[in-house]
Amino acid sequence: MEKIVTVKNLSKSYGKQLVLDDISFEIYKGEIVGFIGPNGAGKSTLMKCMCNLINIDAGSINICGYDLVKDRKNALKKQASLIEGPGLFLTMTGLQNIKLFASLHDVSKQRLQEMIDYSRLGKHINKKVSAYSLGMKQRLALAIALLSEPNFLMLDEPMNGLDPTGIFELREELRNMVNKYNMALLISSHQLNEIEKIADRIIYLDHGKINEVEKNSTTTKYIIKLDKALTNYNNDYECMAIDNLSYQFTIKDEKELSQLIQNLVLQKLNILDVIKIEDDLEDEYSKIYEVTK
Ligand SMILES: Nc1ncnc2c1ncn2[C@@H]1O[C@H](COP(=O)(O)OP(=O)(O)OP(=O)(O)O)[C@@H](O)[C@H]1O
Repeated sequence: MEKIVTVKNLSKSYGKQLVLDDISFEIYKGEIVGFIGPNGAGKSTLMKCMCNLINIDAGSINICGYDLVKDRKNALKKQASLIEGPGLFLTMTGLQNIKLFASLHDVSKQRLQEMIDYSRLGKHINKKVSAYSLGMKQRLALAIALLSEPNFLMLDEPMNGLDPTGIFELREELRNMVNKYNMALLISSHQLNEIEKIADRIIYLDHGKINEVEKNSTTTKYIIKLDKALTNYNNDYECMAIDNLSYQFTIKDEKELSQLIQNLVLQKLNILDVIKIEDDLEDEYSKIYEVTK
């Protein structure tokens, strides 16, 4: 996989407060990386360092082969970010906003039209942004961020304030965007379940250090209720008896679950119930931050 972002031994302090402590990670093309941490963990600070809004104290940040400090102009050309809200001019129309940013980035007419279409604002593009819903503002801001065809996009808590429909639409939007433009996305959020649904990989920021979890490596637990006790079990899956008719299995994927069910049916056992236990991100989060749910 092609590397888009390399952060190496990055440190940042505000006065005596060390916020980022020798952090290193990489992000690859086509990847959505979720970025999670409690309030004050340093998520915004890291994102601000990565778009050069604030200076770093030590280490390096490389975007598409360009060092953000030594080759700032080229590194910034390869990325876009939405940090601390959509950042739109409310008294201007959507069209005036997108045209203004297009002129600042020297964007072609064709790309401008492509992004106006991408915003799916239709006739609302001629209305003042102050009249937009938060979802519409997000779509416009996203279209503006994509004007310069970035390889890497950073979104700081984009789900904030959106209702469940808005969150669902944004999630679909972002997934389609990453696939269509083959880019890399770093997205921070407090909405753990939403991050879990969209991210390929999760980075936790904990006391200035990074803690990574490979989402794909997690297994799922199922409780299967049978009409008779399980006597002949072949040890292919981790299994724990809950009572003499219910068993908890740890399963890698749906294929393995289907094999297990076939196996049980072959043993002439009737399956009365299959209950999936969501081993969700909140459990991981609780373990890492030692918070009580
Ligand atoms: N400009 C600043 N000057 C001094 N301290 C700052 C500054 N910006 C942030 N901090 C401190 O750095 C720490 C990390 O803040 P940051 O905003 O990066 O955290 P965060 O993870 O984004 O938090 P939240 O989830 O609440 O947005 C906090 O203790 C904060 O008070």
